[in-house]
Amino acid sequence: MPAPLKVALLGCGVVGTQVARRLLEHADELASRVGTSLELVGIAVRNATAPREGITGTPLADLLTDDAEALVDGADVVVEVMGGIEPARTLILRAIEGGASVVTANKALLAQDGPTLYKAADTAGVDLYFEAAVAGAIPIVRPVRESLAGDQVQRVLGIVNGTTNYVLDRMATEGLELEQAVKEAQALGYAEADPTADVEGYDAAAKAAILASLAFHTRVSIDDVAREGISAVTAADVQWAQRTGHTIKLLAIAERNTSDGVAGIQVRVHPALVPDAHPLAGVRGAFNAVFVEAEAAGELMFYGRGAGGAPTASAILGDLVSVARHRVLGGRGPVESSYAALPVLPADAARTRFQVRLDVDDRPGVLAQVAAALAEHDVSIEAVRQSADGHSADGHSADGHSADADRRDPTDVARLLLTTHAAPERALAATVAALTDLDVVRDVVSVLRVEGA
Ligand SMILES: NC(=O)C1=CN([C@@H]2O[C@H](COP(=O)(O)OP(=O)(O)OC[C@H]3O[C@@H](n4cnc5c(N)ncnc54)[C@H](OP(=O)(O)O)[C@@H]3O)[C@@H](O)[C@H]2O)C=CC1
Ligand SMILES: N[C@@H](CC=O)C(=O)O
Repeated sequence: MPAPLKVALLGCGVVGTQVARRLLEHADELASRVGTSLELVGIAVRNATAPREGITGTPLADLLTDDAEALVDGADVVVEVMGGIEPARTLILRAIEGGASVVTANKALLAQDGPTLYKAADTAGVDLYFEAAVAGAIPIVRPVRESLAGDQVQRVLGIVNGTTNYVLDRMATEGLELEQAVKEAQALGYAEADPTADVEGYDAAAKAAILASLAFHTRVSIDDVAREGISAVTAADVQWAQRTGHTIKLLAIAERNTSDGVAGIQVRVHPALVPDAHPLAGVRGAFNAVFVEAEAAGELMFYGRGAGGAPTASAILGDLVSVARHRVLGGRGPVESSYAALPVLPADAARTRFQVRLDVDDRPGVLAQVAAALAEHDVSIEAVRQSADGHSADGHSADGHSADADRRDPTDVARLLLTTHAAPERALAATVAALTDLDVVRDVVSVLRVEGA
């Protein structure tokens, strides 16, 4: 058997702990799959003396160090699960320049500075693998990067953030407030170190950028992704969605499109109403699902656990076995395209259907004024629902306000629920502004995109 491969682990948090434990517990099986043993030579953390669940009292505790640079030097493979931009970026580049292959789960870094890392790995002739960076345990990077490399991907549509899917699910099924559900997601190890990255859509935007780069063989950074998180989604939005046969999901969408005659791609992340009959509506808890539409393959769907220590460790260990095999047997994994073939187009040209909830004066002619305001921006109405006083048939306020509070002004308010035909994103923004200016409109309560119909 060839000499053991020295594996350096950077980070021992939610994910790193699971990677370390599995390297220890399944050492013999992993060795037989790779063709040599994987020797974990150290685990870099910020505080090497702090007690750690699952580590303290095991042989792994002796491997903890706060000297990440020394650990990287001399390693054959570096597994980076510390997260953040620095020092992860410097340590990965140091590892690559020293001839080590790298496995990382760091979507934030890849989405910000992936090309620098890809180029360094290419120049050094080593592997850079990152299956865990998108959708946790789900094999999606490899299928898009390798299996579909001969096809023309048209669209990628998915739920790629476990935390927000868990939060929206808990809001819909248990009536939890957003903040409470986020705390649960943190306790379960789904959320990023700063959960704002999840809630505000940055994590999903990073994954969308990585997927779009791979699917369309171009360069997409997180700054190219139009992003809106779920912090503005209210319990009332969730209830209204349910009443109209929808589920609210945070979606990542990357698609080929044309804007002003220029062919390119659009990449966006936003909450959307998904019809209950659509498979994405049934994706519960911290699960993720990604639809890929390709010219020859047609529709493909990938589904599984998108977050959490053990599922993410599965993807990392799969990558580790692959890069280790290359070191034993020779060969290398795929190298990313070094050119930008397709430009990223402005996302405000994307066409989407919208559902708009409005509080309006409850008198004749109002709907005509609203329709005229929409028509001025070439937006047409597909469907209208109306309820008087902003209350549902059961007498409760649509927004969960007490009926008594709303009765202070009971006589002349109606709630309109409009669904538009597909319209350019930029037209909708202008339309909402026009609606807000109408005297008969009391409030534009919410605007949500409708996807997957
Ligand atoms: N959690 C999940 O479900 C998933 C996470 N990921 C990604 O995996 C990575 C790790 O996530 P997760 O395990 O949740 O993060 P945690 O915050 O739980 O763990 C981070 C670990 O890295 C160590 N660390 C952080 N900064 C430094 C530093 N400057 N020097 C040395 N050690 C450092 C921490 O040390 P210490 O313990 O001493 O603080 C800790 O052990 C991130 O990139 C994340 O985006 C990807 C998919 C899913
Ligand atoms: N915070 C992320 C973790 C996995 O990438 C998520 O919730 O999906």
